[in-house]
Amino acid sequence: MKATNNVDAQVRHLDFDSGTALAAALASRVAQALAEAIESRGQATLAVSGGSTPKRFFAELSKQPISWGKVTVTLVDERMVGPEHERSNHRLASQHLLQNRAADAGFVPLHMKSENAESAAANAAERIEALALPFDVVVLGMGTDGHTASFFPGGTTLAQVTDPACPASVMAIEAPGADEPRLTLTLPRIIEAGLLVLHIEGEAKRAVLASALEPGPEQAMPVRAVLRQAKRPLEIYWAP
Ligand SMILES: O=C(O)[C@H](O)[C@@H](O)[C@H](O)[C@H](O)COP(=O)(O)O
Repeated sequence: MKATNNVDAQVRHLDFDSGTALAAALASRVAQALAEAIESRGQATLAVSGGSTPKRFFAELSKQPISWGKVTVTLVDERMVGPEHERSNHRLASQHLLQNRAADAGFVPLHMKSENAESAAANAAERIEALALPFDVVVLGMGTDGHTASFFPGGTTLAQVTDPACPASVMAIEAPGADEPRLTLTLPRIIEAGLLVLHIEGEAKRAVLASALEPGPEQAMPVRAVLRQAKRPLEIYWAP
């Protein structure tokens, strides 16, 4: 495993030779942070993202020997579909993370059937705010359009969800061309995490990250809101 480690003002880059090496290192790093939280507070909270990138990491994390019964897992964002739907992040987490030793973890869904998107967001916010905040660990992904969480360029509530003073913990957002509306943690809940990680893989996303680290409008590349407002160095895990 090769990990280069340079720390800019707000980001710490950790590059690996392979997705396999990255998954092992990130699983160990997250497990360490959760174990430290359990040691100091008797419990730990973890919010993870969906997509295809995290699957190997989830599998490695699920095997980590920590007191999973004291960990509560939730989602950074969720499509407004049922937990059995193929696009559900709840389903993704159940299939790839809440297995093996991590099967003992508690899980708080972000989306539960509600009258409309706004009530779904309000109900989700209540569940999130009932957890021991701030999150001990938040793991983000990124799309090649520069979105993270469900902070999509052109999203209906993008200005609100990326506002560092956003009063809500969870909001609904509709992205142009998306199959369904989404629920997303808002920026404050993300940047206050004890350990904040951005996990990306591939040359295309490496180039998008480089562009996002340049000066430019946040709304065009919403991941910039996290890069610029993170309260402690954001750990960026990358593999080819
Ligand atoms: O629900 C989601 O899809 C994620 O929360 C989203 O923000 C994801 O992290 C990126 O879209 C990257 O997805 P890939 O890993 O599939 O490229």
